[in-house]
Amino acid sequence: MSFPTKQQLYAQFAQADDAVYFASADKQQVYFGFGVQAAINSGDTNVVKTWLQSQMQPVFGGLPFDKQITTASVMAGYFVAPAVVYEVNQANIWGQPIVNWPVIAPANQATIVEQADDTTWIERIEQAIATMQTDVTKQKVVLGRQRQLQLTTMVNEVQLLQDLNSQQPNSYHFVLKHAGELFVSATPERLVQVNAAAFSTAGVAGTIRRGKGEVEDQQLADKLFNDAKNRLEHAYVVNTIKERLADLVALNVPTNPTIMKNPQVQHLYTPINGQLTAAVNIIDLVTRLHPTPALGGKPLAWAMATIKELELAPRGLFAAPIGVVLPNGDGEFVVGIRAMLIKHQTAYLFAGAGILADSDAAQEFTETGLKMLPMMNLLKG
Ligand SMILES: C=C(O[C@@H]1C=C(C(=O)O)C=C[C@H]1O)C(=O)O
Repeated sequence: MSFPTKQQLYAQFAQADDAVYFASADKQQVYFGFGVQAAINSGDTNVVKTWLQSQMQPVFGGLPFDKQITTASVMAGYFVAPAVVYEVNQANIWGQPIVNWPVIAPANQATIVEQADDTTWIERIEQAIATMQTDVTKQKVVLGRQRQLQLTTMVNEVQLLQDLNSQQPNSYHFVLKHAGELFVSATPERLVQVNAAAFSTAGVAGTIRRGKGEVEDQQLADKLFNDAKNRLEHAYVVNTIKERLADLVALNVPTNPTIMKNPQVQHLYTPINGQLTAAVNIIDLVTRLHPTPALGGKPLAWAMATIKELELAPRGLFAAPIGVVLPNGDGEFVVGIRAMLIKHQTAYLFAGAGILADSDAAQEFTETGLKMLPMMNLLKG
């Protein structure tokens, strides 16, 4: 039996009620899953961990950012063991292979008819800045905003998967479809990868826009690299990762960050890897790391309370651990940023920015706008 083409996989994704697509940033790991062999709708880490241990094939999904959402939604935490999984590069198939692949007639691309932004975001960010200016123990909080879009029709998922690959080639891709909801992320940020005893994570924090040409792009990268505020917010992430893993992992941490470039923004980036010194489950590592100060803040309890107080709606899978767990316990989780949730003809886009005492709220607003562009561009076609 021949392995399906990308077009067949995309068409099956569009046709299926339950489907998942996960690709690593380097596209060495690319999975498509269809149907449901088993699934769990839970945001409880222990429940999910036990459930995962009984699965015999790759499992995909996410734990929510926090426990605010309790209604039945993928945003409350959802994992699926698909009825069939196709691992594209290795041509592996788990489960019952599909015999009749759909051929989907080209459909119209949905267009955006209405857009509602969070108009009081800057005011609320200024409250957090004022708190940090008066209390130096409050160091960083990542605050998110949402944008709601009305579309003319349902999204064309074949087009969406194609565009995700052509427009965001260097990001991780995660697309999860269940019960009429579609969660999409083109994230640059790994939370944890486990491959036998080898362990990798990354600090991704500190952002500047891309330049209009090579010269300006390099000037902006240099500016980011030398900017005290961005270096500090980055250091909080790297140092917290080191602290949280100190007893588990022999870590290799570069002294200085490098620059990671995505089509819309560039980030300070510190890849961190090492060897696990104790036998630990990938979910335990997720629990230790999530949320790093790249998505939460410092100190953590204050940041989580501030996020809950100042953001208008719960995050769900936005900024949350999403990924794949393999039957041997290896796997990879990334953080669900550069993301959106689509329900029928409504799309909810999410973006956040690290706020420090010396942040400029208007500049952070602009930054979150840039971070919404990957999803905006998918919807614009
Ligand atoms: C929160 C987001 O991104 C995070 C915040 C960053 C920053 O403030 O510099 C950079 C990368 C991410 O860790 C997002 O994209 O929504």
